[in-house]
Amino acid sequence: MGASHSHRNKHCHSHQSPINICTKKARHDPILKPLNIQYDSKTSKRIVNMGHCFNVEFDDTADMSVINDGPLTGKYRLRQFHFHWGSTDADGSEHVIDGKVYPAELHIVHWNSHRYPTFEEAAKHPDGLAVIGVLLKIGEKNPVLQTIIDNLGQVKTKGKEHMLIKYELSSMLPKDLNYWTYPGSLTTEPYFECVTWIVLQHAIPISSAQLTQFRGLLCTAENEKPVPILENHRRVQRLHDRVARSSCT
Ligand SMILES: CCOC(=O)CCc1ccc(S(N)(=O)=O)cc1
Ligand SMILES: [Zn+2]
Repeated sequence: MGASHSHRNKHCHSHQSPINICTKKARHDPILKPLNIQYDSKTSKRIVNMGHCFNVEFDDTADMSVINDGPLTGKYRLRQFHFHWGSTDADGSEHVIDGKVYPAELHIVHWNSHRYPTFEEAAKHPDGLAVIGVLLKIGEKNPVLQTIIDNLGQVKTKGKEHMLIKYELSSMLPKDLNYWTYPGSLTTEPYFECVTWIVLQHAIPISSAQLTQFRGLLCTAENEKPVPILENHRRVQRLHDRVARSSCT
């Protein structure tokens, strides 16, 4: 095979997400800084049924809600958060930790406003997005999550949206912000390899009854035969030449 063709043999989709994180192999990298999260509740705008999940969207027209430090260079602007879940509590997370699957996972999506003019442009570059992944475990009812769940009735069918005023996203996060980080991709279409993944090492609780309400959302539009979004998590992908690093020993 001539050199000109060899590049075609290289994987051009080898940095896909999610992955199984082997915590023993995820070495502590002392260059990694603590994650700095500055969310302004005034930037929360609305909740939208996307069909395969629901997004809580934020005003990202300025650097009002941002993250920086951690594994990142410069500021990344908060755009939206969403969840992935399974058809039962036995499955649902996208990232897997030492082979352990969690019942759901929160993704908080940010884009590199330090280097790119828009989210769409940032999504074309390996340092374009930063997504914080938070694993959910079955536990006591989560009051911060309940505020979101109380609004799901208003966005039952695909395309519906409802206002969400002054949502305190920071109160949903664990106190312990230690994380694993690795270079990866969007876990749904268009699967662009543009994400610096920051997976928190501490899971947050959700009750089984709360999680059941996620499955009540419909992927169909108002005038169609109702089909629930029973699950929306991608299977784990091969690590290839990547290394996951830990923010702590
Ligand atoms: C440029 C258009 O790109 C998009 O709309 C991507 C939206 C999108 C954002 C985040 C994710 S996730 N599950 O990897 O956090 C998947 C897809
Ligand atoms: Zn996601």
